[in-house]
Amino acid sequence: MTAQILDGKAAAAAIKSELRVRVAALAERGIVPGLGTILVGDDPGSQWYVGAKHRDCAEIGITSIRIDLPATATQAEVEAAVDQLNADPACTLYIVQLPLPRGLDENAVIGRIDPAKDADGLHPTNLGWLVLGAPAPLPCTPRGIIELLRRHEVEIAGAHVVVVGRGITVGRPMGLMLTRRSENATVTLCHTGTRDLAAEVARADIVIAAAGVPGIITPEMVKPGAALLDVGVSRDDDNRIVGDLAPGVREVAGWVAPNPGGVGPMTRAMLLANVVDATELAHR
Ligand SMILES: Nc1nc(=O)c2c([nH]1)NC[C@@H]1CN(c3ccc(C(=O)N[C@@H](CCC(=O)O)C(=O)O)cc3)C=[N+]21
Repeated sequence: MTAQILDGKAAAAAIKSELRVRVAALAERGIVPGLGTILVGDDPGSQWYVGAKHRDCAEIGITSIRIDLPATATQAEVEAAVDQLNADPACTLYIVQLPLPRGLDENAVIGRIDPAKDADGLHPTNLGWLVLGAPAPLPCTPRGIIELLRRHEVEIAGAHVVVVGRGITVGRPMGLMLTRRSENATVTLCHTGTRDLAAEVARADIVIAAAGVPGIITPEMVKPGAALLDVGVSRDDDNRIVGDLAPGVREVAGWVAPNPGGVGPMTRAMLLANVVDATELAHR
């Protein structure tokens, strides 16, 4: 038996068609949502992601606004770009592509984003609303993972979910979201200080591998039938994506979200969903 695929490419395409309908309904009322991006530096991966986000916007009929700064940009220059999008009425929501080049204060930049324009749900106010259980834009990757599981009818309520990695974009908010009443999962959050990762993973019905360590989840660790989601985006010497799932896990797992083709496209779809949700909310 080999695992069924949690097909993020197909699910993202379906979500985009649903969003296109909502965007068309807004256009009837003369309202056009706009997504902004701020990219600092010339990392080829980041450039590809940002380019893809602008193509996604064009596909569903929303405006996009792009600010690219050189790797040498100062803190003041990055913050000026943030101020510019905060003030731009055509920009409904926006992201600052992470990570920022070394030497820039990432938290200061994130904290300067108008929380009402935070497409990533990573502003401290919005993370705070998440902890308090109030509606706010949600971090895109965790939202995409939940949506991907839902659309394949993988049971989340009551499941034991092991999240590997405590990064701010995935691991940390993932645990917060999965333990809400609406998800009702039991979550173990593992990290570099975890004493026995294999023993933790062995108990998991769902494993969210977001450590950024190639092949950290091996077939021996996995409970037969478990759902595995690969969020790792390391690169090999030929610049190809290497995920956190080791080869061979598909022979043990019940479900696998591959990488590429799994969580990545869902992240982009949820970014669009955040923009459309916020636009509808603002014009109720
Ligand atoms: N502020 C911020 N928000 C983010 O959401 C954010 C970020 N910074 N920094 C970097 C990570 C990474 N990320 C991905 C998005 C799409 C794919 C994606 O679409 N990947 C495709 C193709 C990948 C390829 O072939 O290169 C796939 O998985 O099929 C992957 C990774 C968003 N991130």
